[in-house]
Amino acid sequence: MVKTFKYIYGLRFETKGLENFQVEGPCVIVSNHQSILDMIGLMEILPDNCVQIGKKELLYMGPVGLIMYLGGVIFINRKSTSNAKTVMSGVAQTMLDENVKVWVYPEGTRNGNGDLLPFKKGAFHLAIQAQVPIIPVVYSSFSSFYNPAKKLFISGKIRVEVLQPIETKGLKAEDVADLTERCYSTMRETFFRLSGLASEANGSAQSPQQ
Ligand SMILES: CCCCCCCCCCCCCCCCC(=O)SCCNC(=O)CCNC(=O)[C@H](O)C(C)(C)COP(=O)(O)OP(=O)(O)OC[C@H]1O[C@@H](n2cnc3c(N)ncnc32)[C@H](O)[C@@H]1OP(=O)(O)O
Ligand SMILES: CCCCCCCC/C=C\CCCCCCCC(=O)OC[C@@H](O)COP(=O)(O)O
Repeated sequence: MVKTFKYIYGLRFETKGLENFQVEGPCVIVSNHQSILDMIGLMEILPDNCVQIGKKELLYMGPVGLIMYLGGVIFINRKSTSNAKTVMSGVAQTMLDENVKVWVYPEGTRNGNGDLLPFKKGAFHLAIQAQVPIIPVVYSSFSSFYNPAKKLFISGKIRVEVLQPIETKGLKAEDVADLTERCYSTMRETFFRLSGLASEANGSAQSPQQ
C-alpha cells in the first residue's frame, strides 16, 4: 500500500542494480534517509525477509506503530547507546538464525540538506558481528521536487542504485571505522552522481569520525 503512494504524489523511480540483492543468506542494507518519502522508496525495492531498524518513538504512532511492530521492525532507543548496542547484538544472532536482511539508515536521522550526514557505526558493527555482507543503496536527492522549507512538493524522479555487496568475512571490531568510511565515501560519490550534483557544491567530504 505504501508503495502505491508514488502514484498519488507523482513520483517515478528509476532503479538500477536490483540483482545485487541476490546474495546467499542474510545481509545488512544501508541507505541514505532524506524524508518520510523514503518509506515509498523503501517499499519500491524491499527484498523478501527484510526488516528495518527504527527509532522507538515510531512504535507509539498508533496504527502505523502497530503495523511496524507486526512487520518486525526492530526498535532502538537512540538516546541510549548501550540499549541500542544490546538490541543490535541480539539482532546479529537472529538474522543468522532466521535468514533475515536488516535495513539500517546509518545517518541515524532524516536529512534533506543535499548531502549525507556522517554515518553512525551500528550497521557496520552488526555486519561484522554477523559476518554478513553490506549492501549500500543510494537514493538521489529529492531537493528538486521536495523542499518543505520552500513549500515545494511537485512530481519528480528518484534514481535508486543498489550497489555491489561489500564483504565483511574475516573483519573484526577494529575494522569498523575503516568499513564505515569506505561505505560512506562510495555512497556519497554515488549520491552526487545520481543527483547530478558536483561534490564540491556542498563543501569537502566529512569523514564519519568528524
Ligand atoms: C498509513 C499507512 C501505514 C503503513 C505503515 C507501514 C510503514 C512501514 C514502514 C517501515 C518501517 C521503516 C522504519 C524506518 C525507520 C527509520 C528510522 O527510525 S532511522 C533512525 C533510527 N535508526 C538508527 O539510528 C540506525 C543508525 N544508528 C546507529 O547505527 C547507531 O550507531 C546506534 C546503534 C543507534 C548508536 O548510536 P549512538 O548512541 O549515537 O552511538 P555511535 O556514535 O554510533 O556509537 C557510539 C560508540 O558505540 C560503538 N557502537 C555502536 N554500535 C555498536 C554495536 N552494535 N556494537 C559494539 N559497539 C557499537 C561505536 O563504534 C562508538 O564507539 P567508537 O569508539 O566511537 O567507535
Ligand atoms: C508531505 C509529505 C507526505 C509524505 C507521505 C508519504 C507516505 C509515507 C508512507 C507511510 C507512512 C508511514 C510510515 C512511517 C514511518 C516513518 C519513518 C521515518 O521516516 O521516521 C523518521 C526516522 O526515520 C528518523 O527520525 P528523525 O528524523 O530523527 O526525527
